[in-house]
Amino acid sequence: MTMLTLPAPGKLNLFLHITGRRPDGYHELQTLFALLDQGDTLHFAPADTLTLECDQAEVPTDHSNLILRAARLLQTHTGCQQGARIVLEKHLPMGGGVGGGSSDAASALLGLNALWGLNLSEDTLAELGLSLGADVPVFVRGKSAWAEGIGERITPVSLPNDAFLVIHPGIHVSTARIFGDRQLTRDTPVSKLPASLEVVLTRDFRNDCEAAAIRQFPEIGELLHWLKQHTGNARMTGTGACCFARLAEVQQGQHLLQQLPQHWTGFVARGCNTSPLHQILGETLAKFRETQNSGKSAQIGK
Ligand SMILES: C[C@@](CO)(OP(=O)(O)O)[C@H](O)COP(=O)(O)OP(=O)(O)OC[C@H]1O[C@@H](n2ccc(N)nc2=O)[C@H](O)[C@@H]1O
Ligand SMILES: Nc1ncnc2c1ncn2[C@@H]1O[C@H](COP(=O)(O)OP(=O)(O)O)[C@@H](O)[C@H]1O
Repeated sequence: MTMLTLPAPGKLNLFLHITGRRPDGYHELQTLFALLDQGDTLHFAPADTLTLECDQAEVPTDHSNLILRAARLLQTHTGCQQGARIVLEKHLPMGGGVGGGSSDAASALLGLNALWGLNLSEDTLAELGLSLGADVPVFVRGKSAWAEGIGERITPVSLPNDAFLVIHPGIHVSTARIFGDRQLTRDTPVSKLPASLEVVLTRDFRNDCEAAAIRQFPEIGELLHWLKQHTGNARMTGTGACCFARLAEVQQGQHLLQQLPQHWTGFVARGCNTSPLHQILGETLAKFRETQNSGKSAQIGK
């Protein structure tokens, strides 16, 4: 049997402005997505039925998991009746604002599209992905990007490959709860894509969800304070709970990880302009098809 292994990278929102609200209640955003070189890993094998396994008990493996929702969506859209055994290695904190669920869904769409020989275009996969979550299209496209709308209007950008320290304060923040905060700033003026993206980490740009998150979860305020004290900069990603700091060098992050207060966990990652998934996708899928056609057993990808 041939097994396909694909990465599902995390992301940071280097800034996040809320510029309005749509009639359906969704918020209009402007954000800069930096894709990361760290994330989850998904393994796919052909099977008669659709199943998901994960080594971590807190990760749901039923149909609430975005991976199985993505798989079902592909089946419904194409009429495909094939199954798959999917194994998730979960590394990204759930509900952390680093996009793990959305990225898992995107890797499932791209992986199963190949495993089942569906030949759907990237445009179709991005459109299907948007119905699963606002952040799925950027992971399907696989480029760090300036995004508008609810995250579906995407302009790829080139970012310096900065290193970041990302810390999770051990609390779960619901995206819907932050967007439902009565005092949330929802009228930040629309910005133009700046010529130098360096400025998005300065005071003119911010994360509009930060104040609401700190009000509802004071530990996020403590985390931002800790990061600022140790690195001179700090910002929340998405609707939290993770916060990040840009580092002068990776070693600084490794050193700080040793000093984390109890209940906080973290990792050091580098921003990358092309997703680790898309960096290997073309070659991996070609090898996968070749091995499948030869009838040999192998594990393809990383
Ligand atoms: C705001 C971001 C920035 O990356 O936050 P994080 O979730 O990553 O923290 C995302 O776009 C979030 O995308 P995603 O996590 O896919 O959200 P969804 O599942 O689509 O939406 C969850 C709920 O949040 C609210 N919601 C979400 C996105 C948006 N632009 N406006 C909203 O009001 C809606 O109430 C929705 O029902
Ligand atoms: N494969 C998955 N990984 C993580 N969370 C998932 C997954 N599938 C469904 N979820 C649900 O989606 C929610 C948001 O997940 P996640 O993408 O990790 O957060 P965020 O959007 O804040 O980065 C989780 O709280 C969880 O209930």
